[in-house]
Amino acid sequence: MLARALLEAALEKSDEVEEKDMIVKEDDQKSVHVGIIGAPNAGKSSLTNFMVGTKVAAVSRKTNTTTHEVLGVMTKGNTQVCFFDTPGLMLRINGFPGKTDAWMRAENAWGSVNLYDVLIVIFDVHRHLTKPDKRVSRLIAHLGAEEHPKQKRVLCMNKVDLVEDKKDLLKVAKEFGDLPGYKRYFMISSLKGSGVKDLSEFLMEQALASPLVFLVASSLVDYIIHHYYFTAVKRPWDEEATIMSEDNMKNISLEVVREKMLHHIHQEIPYVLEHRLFKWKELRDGSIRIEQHFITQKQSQRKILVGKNGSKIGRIGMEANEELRAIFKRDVHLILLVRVA
Ligand SMILES: Nc1nc2c(ncn2[C@@H]2O[C@H](COP(=O)(O)OP(=O)(O)OP(=O)(O)O)[C@@H](O)[C@H]2O)c(=O)[nH]1
Repeated sequence: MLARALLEAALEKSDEVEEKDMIVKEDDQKSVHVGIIGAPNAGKSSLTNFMVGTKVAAVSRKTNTTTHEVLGVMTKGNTQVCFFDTPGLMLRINGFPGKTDAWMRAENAWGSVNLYDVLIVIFDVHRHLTKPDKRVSRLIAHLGAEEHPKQKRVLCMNKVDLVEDKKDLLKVAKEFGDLPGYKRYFMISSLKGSGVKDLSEFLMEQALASPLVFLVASSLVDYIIHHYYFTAVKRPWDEEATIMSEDNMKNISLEVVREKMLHHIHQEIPYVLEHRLFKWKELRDGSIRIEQHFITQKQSQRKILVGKNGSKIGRIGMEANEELRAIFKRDVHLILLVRVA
């Protein structure tokens, strides 16, 4: 379902791809950098994927699937919106024992969180209504509820499609509605897409610098702050972000296969599996040959993953192949092998 929604979104955006390919002079280019932060499973990857219209991060029903920072780019006309995931940051907020790799990653991510022009704080509103989610208030407290001089913060209440009585949403809106640092609130469903258009329009507007800020600046300090903000948002496109590097493509290929695997294999197997890219080759006709290996601990796990006469792994491979072809816009020959360690 989700894969189809993503594909449809990708196809729907094919006109925008043409737009993206148009040459926009550097003077006319605008961009805005958006960080997305939230507890595991809040829907950060789904939201990024929905907006960008293609797969940038693995999405699954299991938590902590985002293991590294992923960048997605949405380009419309002369405006580019770059999305940054903030993996591991919640670890820092919740506290964790020892200075692990995860801790280091979280510290690095924390260092950059204030650099985004917009910070989206996202949470699962359905979960919050079922059982108040302390992680949300802890996250807000950690970020500081007061207004940030250079960053616009927005609160996204995600998964509204799961809330049966929409009146319940008002309760949550009331609970978080008075935070001075959050000028905008969005009720969204990253899965169904409701509310996402408004959010995406808001983000696009942030890239448009308004000369009015100079007129309303009432003091020198105010002027400097606004001027800083003005120049910060009026920056040309991030060229690197628009190029899909081979490393990016390799990551995407692993993530798409992993997502399909998680969709088809529901036991503990995904967690004891090793999954690697074994070979990557661009062929003369422009197509890509990708070989990935799954390494299981036991023969019995291998059997489940392969399925009767290879039916499971075959299905995973076919679905992933189709999606990768749509994302890379070229032929893909995906080979999946399952071995026992
Ligand atoms: N019903 C519903 N499900 C959603 C929505 N957004 C995300 N999900 C589901 O919630 C689960 C987690 O979504 P992700 O996008 O992977 O969440 P995440 O915040 O990136 O998770 P981590 O990578 O673990 O930090 C997936 O099964 C999604 O399909 C939504 O708006 N509605």
